[in-house]
Amino acid sequence: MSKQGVILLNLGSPDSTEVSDVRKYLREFLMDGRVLDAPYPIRWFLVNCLILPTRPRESAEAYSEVWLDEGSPLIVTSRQQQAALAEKIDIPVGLGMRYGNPSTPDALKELLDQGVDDLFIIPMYPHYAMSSYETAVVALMDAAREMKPDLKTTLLPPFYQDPGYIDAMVERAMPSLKDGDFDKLVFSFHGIPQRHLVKGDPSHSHCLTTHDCCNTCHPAHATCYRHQCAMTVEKFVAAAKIPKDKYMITFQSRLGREPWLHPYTDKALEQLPKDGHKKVKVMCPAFTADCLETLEEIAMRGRESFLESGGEAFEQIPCLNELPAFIDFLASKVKDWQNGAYETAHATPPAYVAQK
Ligand SMILES: C=CC1=C(C)c2cc3[nH]c(cc4nc(cc5[nH]c(cc1n2)c(C)c5CCC(=O)O)C(CCC(=O)O)=C4C)c(C)c3C=C
Ligand SMILES: [Fe+2]
Ligand SMILES: [Fe+2]
Repeated sequence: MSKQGVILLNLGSPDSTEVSDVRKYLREFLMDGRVLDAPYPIRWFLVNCLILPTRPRESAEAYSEVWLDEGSPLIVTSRQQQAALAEKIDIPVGLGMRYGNPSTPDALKELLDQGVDDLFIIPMYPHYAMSSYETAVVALMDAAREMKPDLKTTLLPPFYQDPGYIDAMVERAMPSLKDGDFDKLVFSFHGIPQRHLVKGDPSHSHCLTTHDCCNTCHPAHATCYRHQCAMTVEKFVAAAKIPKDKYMITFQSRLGREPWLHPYTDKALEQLPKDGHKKVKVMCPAFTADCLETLEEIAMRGRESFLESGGEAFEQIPCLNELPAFIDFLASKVKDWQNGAYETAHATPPAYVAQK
């Protein structure tokens, strides 16, 4: 008789706002070849000689702005999501972070110690990116291979257009949107370098080869972050009945000099008031839990620059966090798995983006 378990995967935070802890976290994060994908010696130089001398101090200050008594918002909320899901299902639920703690190997070990030998993996990312979903899954699989090579694993595919996820987002946003008192609803997604889209295209012939590639049906969309973000928005605005002229998609949090997906959120928030859009609401659908990037970058710095540029009203809509509709959605995915919906088709991430 096999014993089932679930693991939630997310990105992770530093252990504290001490510069030394932030440096340790950023080193682990940025030395990940799926995040900074330059060859190892170049990555080592970039991280150790250009980024780590200054960024940890700046990031530590940013973390201090949002840190809670219980710790990082991302970790605190992830723990709440874990507990809420565990209440809904009668099997163990673990929580593993790709960087920092609780680490993915530690979370897996805890589940294995409870006798789990059949694991459902839920990356808490609605969209596929090499630097988020894929690296989280690879870290889990690597740990599983070390600790229990015969572990049965099933992977939840990216849920960017799943009606349960879209409905939960609509429920989350409706109290803020229903009076229609806004000029623009900005969907701000975490950005990635444009190059990552091209690299993640298994056909090597679709992503970014035409200006509207993401609207042209293609198998590459199974791993196309930009397409998946656009689909989330398409489904959301249809469900929430938001007219075409009242929303836009932007990409935030870029790092470095190469081009990332655009339009860029920071530039858009400066430009919108100048174009007469004085009242905005902002949603961040790539994040299932509020974190540094939503609470500090958007709700604090984004708000400030929008208002300084002539904006009059700025409202940030919270992430799904522990919204019951979202937890119910996760529980329904667990049920689907238990009913055999996922087979083994998604048990391993695509090998073509394997990165050392
Ligand atoms: C939602 C999915 C995410 C993708 C895709 C992603 C790509 C990506 N991120 C960086 C660099 C940084 N991101 C940082 C924070 C951060 N990123 C995500 C999610 C995605 N990142 C989250 C949830 C968080 C918040 C973590 C928290 O503790 O709250 C940071 C650290 C903070 C900082 O110094 O700004 C960096 C650095 C790159 C380079 C990248 C794609 C290549
Ligand atoms: Fe990030
Ligand atoms: Fe695309």
